[in-house]
Amino acid sequence: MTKALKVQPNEMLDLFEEVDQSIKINYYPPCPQPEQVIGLNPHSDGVVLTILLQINEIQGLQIKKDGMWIPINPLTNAFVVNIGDMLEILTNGIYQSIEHRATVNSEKERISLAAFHIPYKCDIGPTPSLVTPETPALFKTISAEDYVNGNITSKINGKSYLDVVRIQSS
Ligand SMILES: O=C(O)CCC(=O)C(=O)O
Ligand SMILES: [Fe+2]
Repeated sequence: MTKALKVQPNEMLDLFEEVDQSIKINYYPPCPQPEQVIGLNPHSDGVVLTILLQINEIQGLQIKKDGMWIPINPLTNAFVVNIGDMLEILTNGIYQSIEHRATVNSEKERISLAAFHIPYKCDIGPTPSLVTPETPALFKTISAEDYVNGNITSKINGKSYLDVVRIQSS
């Protein structure tokens, strides 16, 4: 990633010296009227990267692309890797976090396992070499802890939590 972005490797790698991995297991029971409910509301993950396993290979994960919800069909023995908000901030908007949601199934339960990767004891802001006069900082710098805590306690609403650190263009 640092090669692709042409940034000094240490600029970003130093952040990942101490990374917390937290695991969440999602259980979605079957619902006789799946179109009336949502398993998990649209959101982006407030982390750097999420590695997700659709454990029992029941379809439910959807990503938002060009304003449309696209199903992500489970592949045997494959992980889904989601870009989170912190990577969008670090890359000054070049890599964008993915908005996603989970639907439920009328007959089958669904189980997924998400491993969230969050650097801690550090600040998260656009990496210095990606901020130039042509590409000014799109986001403020915030401590990783404040971003995570604020995100966890805010209402789940698409990618709206990123607005907390977004620098409004005048
Ligand atoms: O169940 C899924 O496939 C998605 C889970 C998810 O997005 C999350 O836990 O943040
Ligand atoms: Fe998620």
